Amino acid sequence: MLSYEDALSRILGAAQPLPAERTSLANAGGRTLAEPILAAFDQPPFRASAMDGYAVRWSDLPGPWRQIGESAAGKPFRGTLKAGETVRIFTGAPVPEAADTVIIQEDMETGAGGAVELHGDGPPAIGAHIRPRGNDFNAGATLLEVGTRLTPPALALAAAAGAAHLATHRPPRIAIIATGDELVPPGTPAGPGQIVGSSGVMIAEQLRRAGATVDDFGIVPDDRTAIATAISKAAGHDLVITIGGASVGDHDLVKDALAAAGAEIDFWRIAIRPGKPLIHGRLGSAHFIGLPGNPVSAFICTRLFAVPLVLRLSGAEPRDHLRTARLTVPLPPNGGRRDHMRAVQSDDRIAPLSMQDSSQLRALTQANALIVREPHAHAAEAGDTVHFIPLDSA
Ligand SMILES: Nc1nc2c(c(=O)[nH]1)N[C@H]1C(S)=C(S)[C@@H](COP(=O)(O)OP(=O)(O)OC[C@H]3O[C@@H](n4cnc5c(N)ncnc54)[C@H](O)[C@@H]3O)O[C@H]1N2
Ligand code: MOO
Repeated sequence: MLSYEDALSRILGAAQPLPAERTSLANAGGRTLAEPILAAFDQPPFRASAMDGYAVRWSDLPGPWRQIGESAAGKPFRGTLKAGETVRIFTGAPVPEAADTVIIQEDMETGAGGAVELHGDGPPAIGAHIRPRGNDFNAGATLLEVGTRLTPPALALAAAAGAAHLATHRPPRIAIIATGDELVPPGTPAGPGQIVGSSGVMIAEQLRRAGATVDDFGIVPDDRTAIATAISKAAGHDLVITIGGASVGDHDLVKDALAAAGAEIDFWRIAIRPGKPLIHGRLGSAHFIGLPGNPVSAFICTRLFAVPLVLRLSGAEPRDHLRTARLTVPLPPNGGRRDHMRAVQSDDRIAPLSMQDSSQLRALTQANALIVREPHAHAAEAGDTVHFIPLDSA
């Protein structure tokens, strides 16, 4: 059976970032940059006050001063300070020429004759409360590199730098097809032998969080022709995902349906637990991933393989950093499959949950980490260091 590493490199090996397109800032969130963002100007574009107070010349301390005007954000004072003069200034306003220090208003009082006088400690140093021009960035600086995922702060930085339309990779469009005679949609009463098809919403949300747009193709019965028809209909997507029907039972028909739909199967079954019956293939230009039916297996295969594929197609470089923590309990030797145990991690401690069956969604919900055990790992003692994958952003 294929190892985790070989399976991942075969899935990613065939994948290229989707073409770039220009998008407004409002639509660019979560996308990945296809061109860098360079600053069109200095930020701030002028020396700006960081506080409400008075702009003065350091050499005039300790005052008093004569107020000659006001500088507010968006309404700068146009003149220059001469000896003994001050300008009332507000946060974000340009600092007038010749002023080199701002004294906060709490430290100033207007005296009887209208003179502004220092009360309190005064400014700590020359330049106090002034943000130099270019304090955040200078014109021409590369602020965001190609391959950067546009988080909320990255969007604000691009906007601040003067970019209104950004070159980003088109997000992958994904079709999800659930298979199984036993499945009913959420909210529908289940008949005898039926259960609610719960995995579709989970997989869709995992993929959306990775940057994809998702079309839910609903539930298809365990019928080769019906599954093949659904797969063919979905083939215009960048990635087609099925859930269930991936194993060896008489009603596990996804591989046959794939062949009937004209797809090429790249691999079937890999040495991981849970998730062994994973299928990977190509359907014309579409990628195909057949997830195992057990919900935890489907979740973990999505996290390990579909999310990195979505990142690659989106133009971002997928990287799964394993982290380390110390076991709270001993673990037996591992078998031949890379194991992914649902666990709770806190600081440098990690505790596997007692429920490790691949149908147990409750345990999956309680877990914030997957302990990764390599094939044939030796038994581990409490206190031993193990690798884990955090699940916070999965
Ligand atoms: N003789 C063998 N039996 C099984 C093997 C094996 O190697 N030999 N592998 C087991 C493993 S491992 C897994 S994982 C499962 C996966 O099988 P399938 O991909 O064929 O999944 P199904 O049989 O269709 O379903 C399994 C289980 O999951 C439920 N299910 C399916 N879809 C959904 C959904 N959308 N939402 C919620 N639950 C779903 C389904 O009702 C079944 O209970 O096979 C083992 N068997
Ligand atoms: O691998 Mo199955 O995915 O053990 O439950």
